[in-house]
Amino acid sequence: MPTPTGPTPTGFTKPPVVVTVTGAAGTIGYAALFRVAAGAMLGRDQPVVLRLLELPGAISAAEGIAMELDDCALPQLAAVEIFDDPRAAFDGVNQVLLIGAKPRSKGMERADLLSANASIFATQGAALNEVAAPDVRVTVVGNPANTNAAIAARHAPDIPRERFSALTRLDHNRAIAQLSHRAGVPVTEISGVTIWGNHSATQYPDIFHARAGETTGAELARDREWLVDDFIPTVAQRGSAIIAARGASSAASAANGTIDHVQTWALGTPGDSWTSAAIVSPGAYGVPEGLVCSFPVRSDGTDWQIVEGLEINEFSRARIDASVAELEAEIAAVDALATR
Ligand SMILES: NC(=O)C1=CN([C@@H]2O[C@H](COP(=O)(O)OP(=O)(O)OC[C@H]3O[C@@H](n4cnc5c(N)ncnc54)[C@H](O)[C@@H]3O)[C@@H](O)[C@H]2O)C=CC1
Ligand SMILES: O=C([O-])CC(=O)C(=O)O
Repeated sequence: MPTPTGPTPTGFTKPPVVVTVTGAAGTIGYAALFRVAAGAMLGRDQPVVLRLLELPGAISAAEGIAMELDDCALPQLAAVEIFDDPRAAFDGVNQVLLIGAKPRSKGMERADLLSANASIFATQGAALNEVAAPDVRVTVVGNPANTNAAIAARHAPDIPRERFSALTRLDHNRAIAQLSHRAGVPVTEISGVTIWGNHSATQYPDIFHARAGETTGAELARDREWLVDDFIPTVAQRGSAIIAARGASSAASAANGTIDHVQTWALGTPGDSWTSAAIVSPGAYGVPEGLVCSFPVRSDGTDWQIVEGLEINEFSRARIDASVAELEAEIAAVDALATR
């Protein structure tokens, strides 16, 4: 049963967007909800109804968060509702953040979470298929994010698969930050970075089309020792470094990446810049059709479009292929789980 915190106020200039956040009482959920409610994701003039989906044991924590949201007196927060049933939480939903899942701990790879988390995304995909709004958009954050998005999309055959995407914006932001340090220019002067492949240690942060102020990424990439031994592993293994340092997986930066991802999807990419998101491959850049793979993308405010025509050199091709091979292995593992 939903637990509204109070009647929905009237008088908004736009109809509210219904946003459901799963794992709302978890660390990423807690870091994301207040910013979503304050308009960082969909705009400061866009009213939102927030639906918090949690496991029964975390409903009390979700109720505490709802009280805190209330206490912010945010002008565009139309209502907060709490659920432990996905079908009810997704009824008529426009934007879904699928965050709720088990995080990895020290020594695990994200793929180790596959069997623990696959059933969550199967159940939630099926529930979305039944009750979500016709314009629903689904962002998968829970790991392994690419394959969980593929699972959710497979269980929602009536929702166009382009409506499912998985988060690699955190990796994209990490790559921008590292490049900014290397080139000594502000992050606002970095463009043309791409994360290819899986949100895992095999991901390939590609700078061959990037710019860092007056310097091109191709020039920076001439220092192969830095590229291979420093930049790529620092970005690709940042999640592990944070777990080692913090004793828990990235939360505030993951929430920030999630908000950036949905903001770009829903409001569009500014200018001719691009970002990275994991979307269902239409067969672009040699990535087999149907895999949820990270690509260079833009959004027109409705759908993602893959940036076409980038030249892929031999160095990049080998790394993209390696990450794609891992995605294929994850899907094969899901198929094996389903037949057990
Ligand atoms: N794609 C990305 O860039 C990133 C993904 N992650 C992943 O995000 C996920 C969540 O991370 P945290 O918030 O740190 O974990 P957490 O353990 O703090 O919170 C997870 C929450 O999900 C809830 N939950 C579990 N199963 C659920 C279900 N079936 N329905 C609704 N809620 C459910 C739990 O009760 C818990 O409150 C993890 O899988 C983590 O690995 C984390 C960082 C970055
Ligand atoms: O590394 C993890 O398990 C959490 C995560 O996905 C990230 O920080 O990129």
